[in-house]
Amino acid sequence: MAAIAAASHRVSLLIHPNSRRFFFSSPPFRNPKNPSFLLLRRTITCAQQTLEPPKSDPTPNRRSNVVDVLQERGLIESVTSEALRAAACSDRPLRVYCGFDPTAESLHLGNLLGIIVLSWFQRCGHRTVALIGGATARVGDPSGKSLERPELDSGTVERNSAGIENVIKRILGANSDAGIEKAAILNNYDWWREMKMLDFLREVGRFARVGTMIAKESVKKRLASEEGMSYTEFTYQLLQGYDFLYMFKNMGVNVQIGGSDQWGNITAGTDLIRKILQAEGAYGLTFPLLLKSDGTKFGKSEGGAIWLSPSALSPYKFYQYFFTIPDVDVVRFLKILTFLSMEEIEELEEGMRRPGYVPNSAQRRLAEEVTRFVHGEEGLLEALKATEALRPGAETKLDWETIEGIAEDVPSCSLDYDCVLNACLIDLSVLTGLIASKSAARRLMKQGGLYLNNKRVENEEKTIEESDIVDGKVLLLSAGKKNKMVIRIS
Ligand SMILES: Nc1ncnc2c1ncn2[C@@H]1O[C@H](COP(=O)(O)OP(=O)(O)OP(=O)(O)O)[C@@H](O)[C@H]1O
Ligand SMILES: N[C@@H](Cc1ccc(O)cc1)C(=O)O
Repeated sequence: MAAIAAASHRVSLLIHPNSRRFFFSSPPFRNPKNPSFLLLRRTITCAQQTLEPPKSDPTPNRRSNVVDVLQERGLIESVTSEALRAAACSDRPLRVYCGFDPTAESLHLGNLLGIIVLSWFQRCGHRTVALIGGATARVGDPSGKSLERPELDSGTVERNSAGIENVIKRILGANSDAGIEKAAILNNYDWWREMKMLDFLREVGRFARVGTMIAKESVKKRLASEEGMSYTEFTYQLLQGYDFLYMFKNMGVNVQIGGSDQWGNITAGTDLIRKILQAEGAYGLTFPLLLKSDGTKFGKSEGGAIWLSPSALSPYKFYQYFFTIPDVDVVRFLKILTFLSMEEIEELEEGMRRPGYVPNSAQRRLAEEVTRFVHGEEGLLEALKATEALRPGAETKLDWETIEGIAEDVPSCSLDYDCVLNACLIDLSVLTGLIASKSAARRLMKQGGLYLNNKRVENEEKTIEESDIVDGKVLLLSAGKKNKMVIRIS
């Protein structure tokens, strides 16, 4: 275990300038001769030099009990003990962690819930850790999975870890600037890489009861399946359990949060802490899984993931996803995914029932709030600009940059200048594949649904003139409100 204790810790930069008392205070960090202590000291010093001065109102929700807040918003599925509520309003801030296995280069909408719950803890004055599962991703969490996860090579795990670290830093870093304690980012590979098999069996395995391990939902389901389960995946719960114990002992982390599918792994941790350290005061909290309207989980395995990284999904598409959420889901999403007050959400809900309600107003608010949280003010502006540029009938003058900005998000094609100039619009809309046939294009035009550069066209004889080609480079055709085609002129 000594080898583990001495393992180096990559503690990332997200440390608030107010936190002179940085929270990792238990051994091995108290010993100034310990190399980890020196590393940590250096990291703090570097981080302090670059952070802005503290703001006057440190934590707006500091006095709120985070458990009450989460419960009111529908963000609690289970807690391991009701005593967490009292612990949340004691003088000592809680130290909370949520783990994310780097099984893809970006996190997705389902994972955002963990980030939001961490952010609520921060806003209520607690301290947070986002843990990247560099070690656990090499094993594969069987929770909620009917098949063994494919093995990930080291290169992929490292690339994915860097990707999700960026996402977490960007979101939690940017949203902690109102004087809120910033999150630390750790990677569990830093303590697992030194772990020896014999040490693991002696220090951890001896305290884990096979009966209890088999009774976990994630194991039971898999044992009943034809494929069964590998010994590797069977041990996953102990790895996650030991992470909690390690951080509890060495860093004073006393709460673990996760989606409801993580219950078995989280309780594996509280059990190990009780048995090995004979300590009380470690808590687990799970939030409900965010489900699509067809009842399936928002994830990455199911396809069509709503990614949080702008390189995986543009802020425009991200915004559009929330803008088009059905009315039945919008209030629940406002409570779960935004930090708007409950009063404001109630007002929006009442507004939806009032005559004269402008459709999608609540969705617009939801899309703005979530996009700002995930992509920042700049990302939101980009999304709004693209939304306006793509709105048939919009008055905004189109320019080449705006159309290029959305070209990745809508179908596009390239055509020769000679092929486009003087071409009939009806022919062009069929040639590019926007509309299936000329008769369908004419019908749509009669109904007022065919647009060139957002301007409705009603003349069947309309041909493309030089002045129609935006900045001499592109055309934007729209069939109805939703179907678009960007034509690049080569
Ligand atoms: N739809 C969801 N709603 C709430 N939490 C989720 C959702 N999906 C994942 N999480 C949470 O995010 C964390 C990381 O989970 P995990 O890596 O298994 O997600 P995943 O990407 O959905 O995986 P996969 O799609 O491969 O099942 C866990 O705490 C998990 O409970
Ligand atoms: N098991 C979690 C990730 C995780 C990894 C290590 C932990 O200590 C905690 C959580 C998941 O599936 O994504």
